[in-house]
Parts: sequence; C-alpha cells; structure tokens
Amino acid sequence: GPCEPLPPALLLPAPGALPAGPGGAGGAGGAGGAGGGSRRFPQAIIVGVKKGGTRALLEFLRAHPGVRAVGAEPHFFDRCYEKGLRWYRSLMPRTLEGQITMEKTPSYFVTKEAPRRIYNMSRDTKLIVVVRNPVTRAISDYTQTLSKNPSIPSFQALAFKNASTGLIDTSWSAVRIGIYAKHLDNWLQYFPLSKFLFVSGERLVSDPAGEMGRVQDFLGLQRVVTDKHFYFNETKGFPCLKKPEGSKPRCLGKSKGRPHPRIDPQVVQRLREFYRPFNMKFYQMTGQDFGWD
Ligand SMILES: Nc1ncnc2c1ncn2[C@@H]1O[C@H](COP(=O)(O)OS(=O)(=O)O)[C@@H](OP(=O)(O)O)[C@H]1O
Repeated sequence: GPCEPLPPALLLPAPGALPAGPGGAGGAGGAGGAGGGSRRFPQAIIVGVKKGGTRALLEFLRAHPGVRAVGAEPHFFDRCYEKGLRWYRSLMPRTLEGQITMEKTPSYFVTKEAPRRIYNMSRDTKLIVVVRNPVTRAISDYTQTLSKNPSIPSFQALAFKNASTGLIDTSWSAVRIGIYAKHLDNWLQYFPLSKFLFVSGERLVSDPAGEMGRVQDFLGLQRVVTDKHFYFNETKGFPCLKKPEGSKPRCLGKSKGRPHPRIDPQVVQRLREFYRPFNMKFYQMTGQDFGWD
C-alpha cells in the first residue's frame, strides 16, 4: 500500500546527519550492505506529467549503467511526506560513487507543495518534465480512468461545464493537469529554468534515441543509450528496448499505449482552442516549441 512503514533495519539510529540543509547533497545512507554502494537522495526526479511518457523515459534511463532508479512511484513529495526524508531515502536503490539515483512520480508536477519540499531536500535537484499535447494527454488520462471504471460519464460530459457555450471545466483534473504554464509558474518560485529539462512526449515516441541524447546530456551522463538500444515494435506501435544478448526485448506493459476512445472532433477542437494560449505561454517560458498547435 501507499506509504509503507520503514523496514526494522532502517529504524535503527541514523548513521549520518540528516537531512542536509539547502544545497546539501544529503548524507550517504547506511554503511555498505550486500551489493555495495549507499542509498542516496535522488539527484534527478521525473516530476511529470501524468500520461506524458514518464514510464518510458525512466525505463530507457535504466538501460544506462550510470543510473539507478526506484521501480514504483514513491509519491513522497505529495502523499507520503509525513514519513520523513529518511523513509524516502530508504526507498532508493544503492548506488556507487558517480551513479545517479532517480525516481519518477508524475503527480509532483501539479502538487503545490512539491517544489518547496524538493528544494528543502536539495536545491540542486535536477527536474525532468515529460510533456505531451495537453489534448491527447487529457484523452489518455480519461482512457486510464475509463479502463478502471467503465461506467464513468463521457469525455465531453466531464470536459464541459456548459456544453452549449463550450465552457471548459478546468476543475476536472484531466483538463487542469495540461495547463502546464500555470504549474510551471509554481515551480519557478523555487527553481531556476536551468534546473529543468522538458522532454517532448511525442519525440520520445518518434525519436527515442534523439530525446535520450538530450536527457543524458542534461544529467551529465555519457551518451550510452543510443539508437542501437531501440527498435520499433509494429504490434505495440511504440519503440521498445532491445535487451542484452539472448534475453527478450522489453516493451512497456498493456497499460502503456492503450487505444483511445473516439472523441467528437468538435470537442477536440474546442479543447485545442482552450489550451492554445497556455501552450504559447509554456513555449515562451521554456524557450521550446513543442509543436502542439
Ligand atoms: N515506448 C513507449 N511504450 C509505450 N508507451 C509509451 C512509450 N513512449 C511513450 N509512451 C506513452 O506513455 C503514455 C503513458 O505515460 P506515463 O507512463 O507517463 O503514464 S503514467 O502517468 O505513469 O500513468 C502512454 O499513453 P497512452 O498511449 O495514452 O496509453 C504512451 O502513449
């Protein structure tokens, strides 16, 4: 379940001072255990966005020997913050000197307290945001909800506050999450733009090696994950990782790349218009044109 208690071994007195003050790298967790290395706070976090392609990015990064990542989403900076930083660190895999610790929790991007909390852990944290056309993202988000509960209202019933005037319901999370400029504003109260990398969710599909090149550069990693690591799986309709000699290649699971229901083109058009000014603002803020309009 969420926010599991610490395993008994980690409830023993802390081995190092904790947490480090602003800017601190954080103490190395525990003496070396089996397998060596120590548990450290992540130096880089994939903070968003939900349905952007965050799982694909993390799995692609895990193909890099310089990266160790938590498999599950820790949800520390939104849901489990009361557990404390020691709990958070205990979730991290052990790393050797020079390796990067990472996690991904897409809801951080829309959590008001997350920037301050991450800043308090370390102001040097690198922040990665995978962004995707907010209209497609909203439909993807809705598709996920629908897959868990087939009796929910239609997409358009949820998207509009008033269908005849075309007034969009911005309190619906599937809509709200896509107002990237607004959420980014909140992060920029704590972190400068230089701490961010914005990954195009679209290019992560159409050119995974190219986008991974940018990500590795940002993380100060050698460009180890290249086009040789990917192949396009026609059945899946997505790029997948080739596996080392002999073992099977790895595509993401069935919950990634779900077919989307057909949405009335007029509804899609209205949503596109709704997002346009926010997208323009986001392009301006990031200095990147994601080509959604
Ligand atoms: N290589 C590869 N394989 C499969 N899927 C891929 C890949 N790259 C990006 N995507 C897109 O990732 C979308 C899911 O995004 P997330 O992993 O961020 O979703 S989640 O927020 O963690 O639930 C998922 O959205 P849907 O297509 O709507 O299911 C995919 O479009």
